[in-house]
Amino acid sequence: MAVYTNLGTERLAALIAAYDVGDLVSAKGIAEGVSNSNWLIETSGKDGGTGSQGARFILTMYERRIETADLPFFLDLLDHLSAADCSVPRTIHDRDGASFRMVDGKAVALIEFLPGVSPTAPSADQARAVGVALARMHAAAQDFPGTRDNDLGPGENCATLESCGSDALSQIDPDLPEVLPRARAIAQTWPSDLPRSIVHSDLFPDNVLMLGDRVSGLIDFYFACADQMAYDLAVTHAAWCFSKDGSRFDPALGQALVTGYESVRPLERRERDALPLLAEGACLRFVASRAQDWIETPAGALVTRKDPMDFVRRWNTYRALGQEAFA
Ligand SMILES: Nc1ncnc2c1ncn2[C@@H]1O[C@H](COP(=O)(O)OP(=O)(O)OP(=O)(O)O)[C@@H](O)[C@H]1O
Ligand SMILES: N[C@@H](CCO)C(=O)O
Repeated sequence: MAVYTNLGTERLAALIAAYDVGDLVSAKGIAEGVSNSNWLIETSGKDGGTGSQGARFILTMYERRIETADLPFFLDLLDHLSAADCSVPRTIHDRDGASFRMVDGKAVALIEFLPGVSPTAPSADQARAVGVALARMHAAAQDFPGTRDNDLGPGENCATLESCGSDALSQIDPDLPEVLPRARAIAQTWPSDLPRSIVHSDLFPDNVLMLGDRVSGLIDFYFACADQMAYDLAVTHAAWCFSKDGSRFDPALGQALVTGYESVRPLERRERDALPLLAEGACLRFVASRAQDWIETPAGALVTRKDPMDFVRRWNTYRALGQEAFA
């Protein structure tokens, strides 16, 4: 499920006519994703200036979480990274040059379609390629003129868990409230002086398109913000190097990811030293948002709730292994 809004054929055709991409040929709702409505659009002709083959696009209607005021940052970032040869989709601008339009009070954007599929059981070669792509993205974003604060830092994540409250957390899982004191400790000891850039901050396998071992697209930049680059590597490590439920850590994937990253951008000693804490902070980030979503999403809703315990298990592993998780 990820088409929340029914846009009739005539309205879609009128919307597509605002872009220099030819006429609407087909529009199919995309099942993946939970935040926004997405359609795969085919048109009769032009590629919207992307230079890509064929005339396929992703149309996104922003439904929740995303502030319209942040859209120029996200969409300009895609254009900046794409121009710097990162595998990132470009934004198609309409005939007036605008990167997004409003339909019934909701923002919509037309995005370059990139080929590829998201791995469900990544290999070490794929993890290495993602490390390379992440480091290239960090390097390319250094001179991006836009900026956006991270509104999901450890302080905010800790406050989110506190506001859920012990009782509600324990109804999700009896072990969940145990993370509250850990969360406070992380927020208090969080570093702030590590090298920064614009970071993706949600680079899960489902946000990476791959053709075999090659990264063909990094997508879903809607949590991107200015933050410490090693934190982004830690998020990606937590997202890629465990079984889905977090019960099994695969050190070979972790090594491949970090090796790939360092082949482009070697980590400073202090970044390496901070990785275990940053990885715990990454777990806190996803435990907090998943717990909040769990409480706010009715059990019978069409959207599948993500289990916060998947990231409590990862968190336990990082606490147990410390620096060894990054050896
Ligand atoms: N530029 C693109 N090229 C090709 N496919 C894309 C592109 N952008 C998105 N997709 C497809 O659409 C699906 C949904 O996109 P996305 O993950 O951005 O959904 P979302 O609801 O916005 O995000 P999320 O569920 O992560 O909050 C992806 O899994 C992918 O299959
Ligand atoms: N990638 C996140 C969702 C976006 O915050 C998760 O798996 O919890």
